Amino acid sequence: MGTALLYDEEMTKYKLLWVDAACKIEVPERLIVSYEALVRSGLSDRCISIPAREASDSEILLVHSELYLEAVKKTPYMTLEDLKEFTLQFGDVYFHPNIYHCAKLASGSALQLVDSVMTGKVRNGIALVRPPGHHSMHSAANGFCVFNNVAIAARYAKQKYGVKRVLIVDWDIHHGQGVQYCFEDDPSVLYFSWHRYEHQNFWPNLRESDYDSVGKESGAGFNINVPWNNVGMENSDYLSVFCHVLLPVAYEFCPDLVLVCAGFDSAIGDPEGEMCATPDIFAHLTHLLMNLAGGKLCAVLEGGYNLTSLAQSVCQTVQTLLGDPLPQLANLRGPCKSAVESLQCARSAHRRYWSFLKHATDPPMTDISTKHIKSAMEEEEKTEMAEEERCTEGKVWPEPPERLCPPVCSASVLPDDVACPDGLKRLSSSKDLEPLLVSKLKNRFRTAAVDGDGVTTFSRLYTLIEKLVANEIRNGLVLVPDVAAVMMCVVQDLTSDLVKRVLVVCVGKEKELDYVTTDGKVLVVQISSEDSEEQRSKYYIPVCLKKGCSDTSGFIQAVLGLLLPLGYEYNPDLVLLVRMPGSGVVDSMWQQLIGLLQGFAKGHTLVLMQVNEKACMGSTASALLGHPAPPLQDLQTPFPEDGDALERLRERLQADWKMLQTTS
Ligand SMILES: CC(O)(O)NCCCCN
Ligand SMILES: [Zn+2]
Repeated sequence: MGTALLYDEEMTKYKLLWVDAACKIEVPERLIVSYEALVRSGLSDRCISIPAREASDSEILLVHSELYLEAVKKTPYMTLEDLKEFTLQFGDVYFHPNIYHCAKLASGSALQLVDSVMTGKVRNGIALVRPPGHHSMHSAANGFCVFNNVAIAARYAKQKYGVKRVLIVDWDIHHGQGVQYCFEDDPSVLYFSWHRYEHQNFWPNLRESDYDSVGKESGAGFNINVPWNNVGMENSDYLSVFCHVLLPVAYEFCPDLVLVCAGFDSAIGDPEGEMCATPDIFAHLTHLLMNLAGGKLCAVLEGGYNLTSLAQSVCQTVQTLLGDPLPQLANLRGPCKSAVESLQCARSAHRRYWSFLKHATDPPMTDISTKHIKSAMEEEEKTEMAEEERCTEGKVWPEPPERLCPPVCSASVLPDDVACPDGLKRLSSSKDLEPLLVSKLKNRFRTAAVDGDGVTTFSRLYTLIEKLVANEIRNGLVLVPDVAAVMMCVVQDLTSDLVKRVLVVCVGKEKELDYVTTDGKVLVVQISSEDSEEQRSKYYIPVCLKKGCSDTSGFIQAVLGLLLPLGYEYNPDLVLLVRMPGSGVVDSMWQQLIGLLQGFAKGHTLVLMQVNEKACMGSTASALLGHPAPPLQDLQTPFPEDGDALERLRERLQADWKMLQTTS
């Protein structure tokens, strides 16, 4: 299934008709440069173009009052003076004779997108719209917004398709208070927003934008605010909040549909955000949401005022929606102090509502409101961030790297008597191994592993790895008689001269891995049921689950809160995912893991499985081919021992691995 793209140039046909410093950045060119970038890059041709339509009155009334709608209906007939007068009653927004028409098209586009996804016409999609929506309220326009496009889409999805749970992720740099007000008492809509806040000193300067607004009545716990109290936030800060706040809750919430308030003013260069995250971060934010709700994801444009970073960010988002390989993110050095403070406050405010946050620790202060921390914090941060470092318009950043699709998506190396799963390309050709390598293999394994057949297997495996590294193949599936033996061989002999860093994710444990690196060429994360006697090195991290890998709750908690942050910080060039026999990992969890690991090493994942587990080759192949993983149904509360152990492991490792930091 494909990716929908909604765009109609009619929505470029309104603009600010008078002088207003707050509104002058919201220009038609925002939409034009975004769409043109998609055309120029060839991405628009790869999408399924869906026509925009006007939202009907009844659809608009799902969120707004009749009074407000009737008033807005009159604006097309107003004189310039009337429009100015009408605008005065609202904040930081302007009206134009054609904005009502465009606002209906913007909301209608979001609804068209929901229809396309919910009917299975497409897997996911994006609507390039203006005016944006997330600030508009029941009876008020605000912050360049007239109708709340995403809030209307959420209500519409519930009403028309019986969607039970909607996750709204708002990565725009402003707080979508309109969305918060709409759903704050509604447990069927989980609203997550991060936003520039600066202890309430940034627009819209609302007390209720702080992290302690968790929702009301039955909606308590279903509103998550992460305030940024400093500018200059980077990729590390955004990914930390996804891994340690949003994703654990999103997986526990288990939405049927994901809507994204896709504002790109959170990108570097934007005059509103003054942040430093690069456009390719949106490739990863999109990717991290794509395994939820069976991949049903609708992104709707909100803000974004630097035309260069906006266009690049839109392209990064669309490319990920299309399933292209992700760019590697380099130098993730962990969240800054202020970000850790914010994520810790958000986690602790929600600890009582989400079992996946149960082990969150309180921030140092008794009163967790960030305002009281401000003095000490700001002194600290001011030194950390001298004025000139602040990210402003003058900031420059590299063009996002090309994300080339390898000619072959998934290849397999299988015993001759095992059928190749659909969609995978069987690798039979292989160049003979260097004699030196063969002798090394023989020396290493006197077992059957390197008899005639073994050498063929290894040479095919070597060829596969070469092709992964050369980006001729994206990922691979290998079935062998002895997984542990082959894993050692891959790590020690077959990759050493081909890649700089290998992330080995070992699911289950047949025996202790007798391979420990200290030079950092290999990072091993082993998730199993047995505790390993001790922590051997920074590069061998055993995660023990009380009930083993069959405990999906504990497993996903370890993946989101430990494996993902580690992987981002380590930034491997190859991921070796090893499924030890008898691991007991649940199929949907296995597919989720494969999906999430695609975020690393440009998707170069090599899955190693035992021949006797060939029954799960189908689901493995499906995940490797990029099909969305099935949702993890009714996750139980993770075992307290596991939650505690994970927290302790993070505390112990965070000195070495900054991305694990969740406590200040
Ligand atoms: C859509 C939006 O969140 O980018 N609007 C920002 C309005 C800022 C007014 N000072
Ligand atoms: Zn914004």
